[in-house]
Amino acid sequence: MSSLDPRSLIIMANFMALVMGAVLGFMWRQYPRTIHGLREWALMPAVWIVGAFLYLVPGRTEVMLWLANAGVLAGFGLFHLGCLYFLDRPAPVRALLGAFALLMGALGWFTWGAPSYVARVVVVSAAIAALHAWTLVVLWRHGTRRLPTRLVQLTLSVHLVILLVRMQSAMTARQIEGLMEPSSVQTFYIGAFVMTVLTLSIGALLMATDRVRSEFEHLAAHDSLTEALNRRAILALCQDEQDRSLRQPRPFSLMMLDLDHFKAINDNHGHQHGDRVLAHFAHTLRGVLRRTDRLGRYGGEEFLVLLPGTDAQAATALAGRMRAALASGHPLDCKVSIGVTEWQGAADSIDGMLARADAALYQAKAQGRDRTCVG
Ligand SMILES: Nc1nc2c(ncn2[C@@H]2O[C@H](COP(=O)(O)OP(=O)(O)OP(=O)(O)O)[C@@H](O)[C@H]2O)c(=O)[nH]1
Repeated sequence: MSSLDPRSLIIMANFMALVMGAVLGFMWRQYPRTIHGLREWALMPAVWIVGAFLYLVPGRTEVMLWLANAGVLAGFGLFHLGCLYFLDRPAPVRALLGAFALLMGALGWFTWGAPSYVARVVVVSAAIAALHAWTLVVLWRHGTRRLPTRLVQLTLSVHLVILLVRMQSAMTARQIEGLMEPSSVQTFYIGAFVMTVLTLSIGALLMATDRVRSEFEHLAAHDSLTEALNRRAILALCQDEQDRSLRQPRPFSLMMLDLDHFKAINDNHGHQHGDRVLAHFAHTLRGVLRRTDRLGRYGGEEFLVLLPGTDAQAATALAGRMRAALASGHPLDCKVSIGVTEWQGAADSIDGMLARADAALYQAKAQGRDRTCVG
């Protein structure tokens, strides 16, 4: 480690950070506008690079050093802002800018007013540590529990500890080393910073990619009007449930629902009102269903509900609760007919269940609607 020259380390890392910034910038231009924070994440390596360049310039002045610190602080500030935007959290930009101005004032004071290298190290390290801690809290509360977020959390945590150690050692060390001295301790701190910058850029890229993937998965599996699963997705889940029940026998039921006289709702109040009724219908059903139950839109105003671990009797009781929820007095409430069927064991199939649920639904319609029949 001691033979590694800090300058070479910074140059190497900056080159990689530049590439990451370019990729993030490309993603900002190309990715769906629903993914926020990419612009700030793309800018952050660029700002760090300007800071690092100012450190490296031969014969750098104190002003350049002061600006270099500004670059480092602004880079971490941009990363933090990017995380807030990405997670759709309110971003206190003014407060951050105010804190940044105060920090730069303090660094100016410890450069020209009462010059102190230790004080500058403490100010910069404490500011970055505070930002890291804040970002960690935000990610913990609002981020996913998936690998990209974990990578960023791990990076921030490790760097936070290193910063605290750096502050502690700067305050207690008798002999102060300049940042660019090629001692093993300084090389370690610079290496940690460089690795943090790189890993955070990679983490940002992975978080954005992960978000795009889950948004596309959601789009591919859901109906945009009602947010219910689409036909293909609900049928695939039905098949999965049957496969599971074949391995570990347990009951499951299907429910076919069809809104009553929906054509009249459209004809009397307009198609848009009809759409709102459908969205309210799906929303109301979700409020009644368990977390493991699945609601899907089977066709126009026909819905399918998969009820794992539920026999026909419990499904019929649930159908009653659904119809009650849809008669709460809300202006978009509607009446619904329901056909219920339970899995009959190994000889049964999803197609067979759908046919029975459909026949039961037909029976409910034939008997006067607004009721449940079991098939
Ligand atoms: N607004 C809206 N209407 C839809 C949508 N999908 C299907 N529909 C309408 O739903 C209506 C279904 O009408 P029908 O099949 O005659 O059924 P119904 O009027 O509900 O009569 P019953 O089912 O016998 O009670 C049609 O007018 C379709 O145009 C949609 O996404 N939005």
